[in-house]
Amino acid sequence: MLQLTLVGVVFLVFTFGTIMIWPMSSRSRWNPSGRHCYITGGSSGLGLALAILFTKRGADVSIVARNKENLDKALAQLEASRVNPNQILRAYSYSLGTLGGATDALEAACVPHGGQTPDAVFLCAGKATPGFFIEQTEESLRKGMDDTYWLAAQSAMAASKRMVRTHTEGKIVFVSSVLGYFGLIGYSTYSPGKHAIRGLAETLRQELLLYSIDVQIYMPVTMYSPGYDEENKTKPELVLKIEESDGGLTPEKAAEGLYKGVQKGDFHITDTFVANLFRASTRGSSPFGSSVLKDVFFGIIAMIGLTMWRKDVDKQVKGHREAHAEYLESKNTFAPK
Ligand SMILES: NC(=O)C1=CN([C@@H]2O[C@H](COP(=O)(O)OP(=O)(O)OC[C@H]3O[C@@H](n4cnc5c(N)ncnc54)[C@H](OP(=O)(O)O)[C@@H]3O)[C@@H](O)[C@H]2O)C=CC1
Ligand SMILES: CCCCCCCCCCCCCCCC(=O)[C@@H](N)CO
Repeated sequence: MLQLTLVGVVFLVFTFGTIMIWPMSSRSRWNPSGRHCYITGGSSGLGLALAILFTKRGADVSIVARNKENLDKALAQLEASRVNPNQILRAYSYSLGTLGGATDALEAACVPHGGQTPDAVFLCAGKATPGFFIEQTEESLRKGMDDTYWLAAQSAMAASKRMVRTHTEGKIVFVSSVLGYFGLIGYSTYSPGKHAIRGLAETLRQELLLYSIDVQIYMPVTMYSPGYDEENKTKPELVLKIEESDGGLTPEKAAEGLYKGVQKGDFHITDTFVANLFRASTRGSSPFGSSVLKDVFFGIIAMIGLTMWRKDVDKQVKGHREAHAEYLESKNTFAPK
């Protein structure tokens, strides 16, 4: 009886696996050549690496960020990477945290394209400011959402409205983090916003089917970017030590992983073993990755591996109680300010 059930389960897994892999292999791959790619956060780290990658593949590229000097430097790098004289490469300085800012930036980027809406929008802008929860303020907690969710959501809304209005069957790619799948000590101002980005992407993946707009979301591990150096300035040592086990990526490697996932049409784009484990084990009703069998495998490894890892992290945190108490004491945390 048991053997029969096992044979049945294996048969089902293989049949479903084959059915679900079949259409993916024949799907045509997305090609940036000749398309207009709009990249928020395109002056640094992942966004810049992605902008260079698309430029090298013949795309028109618009990058948006606030700091003009960094934008100029980034644009010079794009110019140096152009592969034909007709490519339109531009940089725009806007603050993207409001719908007004996001809309103005997008409108400006459409001008050199005769008012046409970008074919693809990559929402890379974002920032982490790690620290202990009890050291946060009302403002810093709100800023955490500004620097993650609101940055992504306002540009997503501006882009969705414009794509629908202009009948553009475009693509919107969100950038969350593996911390959009789980929480880690020190990330109370960041992880919630990255989860929220996932929530928005899950909703829009379905809703924007109404307009044939593709929605995808990238879930990277650590990336050794300027943003990473910046966040390490406030990151508690213990957090740095714990997260070192994720084996980080250069922004260039991450941009390649994102690009491959976009080409394959994955909804959740994960390009590392660790991210695959979290994706497969927190999938819910999200579409499977390119292979159902692989996801079942990752799910099983995750059940065991991530449980062991989490227990070890909990232990490290508890082991830090005394040192942490001394730290709070030394900072006079609860003294009236
Ligand atoms: N680095 C990491 O370890 C990881 C990062 N991520 C996420 O990946 C994305 C890229 O990260 P990373 O490459 O490290 O980022 P960087 O900090 O290197 O670059 C961030 C970019 O976003 C822009 N930006 C930030 N705030 C705003 C704003 N309010 N309006 C307009 N532009 C803004 C910055 O320019 P300017 O400041 O001039 O506006 C810059 O171009 C982020 O969303 C980040 O949260 C996810 C996982 C790991
Ligand atoms: C067999 C099982 C092994 C499991 C190992 C799991 C290791 C996970 C480490 C946590 C990584 C946190 C990355 C944060 C990225 C990020 O978003 C910030 N840098 C903000 O920018």
